[in-house]
Amino acid sequence: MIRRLAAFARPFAVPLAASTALRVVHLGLGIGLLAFAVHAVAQARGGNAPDAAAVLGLILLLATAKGAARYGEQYLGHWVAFTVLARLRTVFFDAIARQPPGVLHRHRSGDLTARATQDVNRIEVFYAHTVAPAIAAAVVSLGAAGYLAVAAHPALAAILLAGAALSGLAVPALWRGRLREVAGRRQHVRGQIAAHITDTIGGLRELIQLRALDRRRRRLGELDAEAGSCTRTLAARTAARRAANLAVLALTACAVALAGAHLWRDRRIDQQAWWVAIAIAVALEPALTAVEAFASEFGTTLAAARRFFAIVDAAPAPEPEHPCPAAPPRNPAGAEVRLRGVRFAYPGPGGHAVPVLDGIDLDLPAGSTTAILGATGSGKSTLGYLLARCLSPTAGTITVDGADLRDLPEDELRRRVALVDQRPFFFSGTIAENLRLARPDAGEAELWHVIDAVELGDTVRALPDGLHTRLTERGANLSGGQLQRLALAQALLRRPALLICDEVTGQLDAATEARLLDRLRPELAGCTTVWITHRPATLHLADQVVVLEDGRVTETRSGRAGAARPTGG
Ligand SMILES: Nc1ncnc2c1ncn2[C@@H]1O[C@H](COP(=O)(O)OP(=O)(O)OP(=O)(O)O)[C@@H](O)[C@H]1O
Repeated sequence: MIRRLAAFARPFAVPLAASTALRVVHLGLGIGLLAFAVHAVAQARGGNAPDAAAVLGLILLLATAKGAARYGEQYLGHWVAFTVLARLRTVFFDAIARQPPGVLHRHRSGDLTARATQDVNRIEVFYAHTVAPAIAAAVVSLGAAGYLAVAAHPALAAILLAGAALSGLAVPALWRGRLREVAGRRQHVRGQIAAHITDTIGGLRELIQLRALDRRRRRLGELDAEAGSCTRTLAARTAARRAANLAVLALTACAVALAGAHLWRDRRIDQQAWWVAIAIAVALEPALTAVEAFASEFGTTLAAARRFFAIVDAAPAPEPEHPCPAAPPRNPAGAEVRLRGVRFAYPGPGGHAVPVLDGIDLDLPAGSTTAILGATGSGKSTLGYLLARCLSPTAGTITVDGADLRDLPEDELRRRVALVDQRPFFFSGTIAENLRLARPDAGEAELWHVIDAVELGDTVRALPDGLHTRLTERGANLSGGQLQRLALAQALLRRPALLICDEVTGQLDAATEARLLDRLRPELAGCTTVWITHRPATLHLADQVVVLEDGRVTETRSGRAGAARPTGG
């Protein structure tokens, strides 16, 4: 985990090294300042008072340099940390974008948001408060011990090093396991809290109807209590460790003072060296307490990193870079689509695959209209996802104009194939902004054209701001049927060669549906269309009707002529 986190900082090795060097300078100057002041006092006591102006001037200089080094260290460390965090969020975003539809449903959206925000923010500790303090503490401890060995006595250096090792290594290692487990649990519960609140806000209307708000509130209370209990345990253990660390540092200073006193009595060091040794032992504290501070946070940071990588690692590898050298030319009559032996299974619980489609053979001639029927759960929407390459078949092939669908470059694929989902999603923004997600350069006339084509013209014209009316979150200010038609308008704007409509007319009354299908006929010329439907009106529109049963095609018949011709299966 640490190696993986470190890999993200590799491009920033230079600023990170500079931040670490500045931290060493800052800590070294802190020790130097105290040692110098003590040395000056010791000299004065010995009747050899240094020039006060020179001492003050030097102290001022050292203190200014210390402040500047601190500023540089903090600036560079945080610059690296926040730049890497932005990169981590992009990696997370890309991983989510690669997930096939439905797979993300295993994670609640609130929990995913918590991973992309809270967890990623937590990882900041690793970049800004781990590497530089750890290296600086080691360098400064070694430097201080080296100075003591030369300027005072090697025995004092050995005591200082032993204290530093106990404080910087042994104490954090002793508590590590105990903190890590609780920190992991707390991050998990925090994710659940975020998911619980997101679900509650999303389903507020239903919860009020079901009179279930109290139960949700109670559950939130339970989760909060669990997170609070984790936090208390963490705080108690962290406090115990901090106390142990401070005790080690105080004992180290005492040990240096005692050993120094012996050495002075035996005239193996002079009094000034003894004082300076004590000052150095005391002044080392900030360097080592910083190690203790990041060690306290480290369990939470690793727990956050584990939750982050759980999503990143679950994403399928990016599409292989082997697109067709040149995508086949677009057929003006519409896409010619062929499915051969197509199978698909969803990943199920415990890693078991759940088979949904089983050996589908199907031809969709260019410009044809196919209606796909079947009982609920027979695999119709899944087939739609496969045709739009939102999912990839586990076996078999789908070709579009002779090219394997898997090999079409992403841009070309999205230009040619459009899917109107059963449950379309809209963003907060105006109707025009949502439509232009499909084609940013579309002019108002084109927007009105597709709005009229889906029989939404009267509705949108009646809105106070027409096309510029804001949709509230997820389009809650339009009806379900209006939203589905808006999604269809969005798809038409792309002028696809293959259009898959999943239950698009499901929420319309018969008259509106008939008008819509009539208006669509000329719009869909030059487009191969697949209607996933139960509605008889759509069947009249179809050139062929395909019936799915338990993931198999059990019947293919002509739509208009109604002539049944079994295909086997
Ligand atoms: N993300 C998923 N993970 C696991 N199983 C899934 C997932 N999505 C769908 N399924 C299962 O796959 C099967 C086919 O689902 P699909 O949505 O394709 O059916 P459908 O024919 O479109 O149903 P409906 O008419 O109700 O929309 C169902 O048993 C469903 O439970």
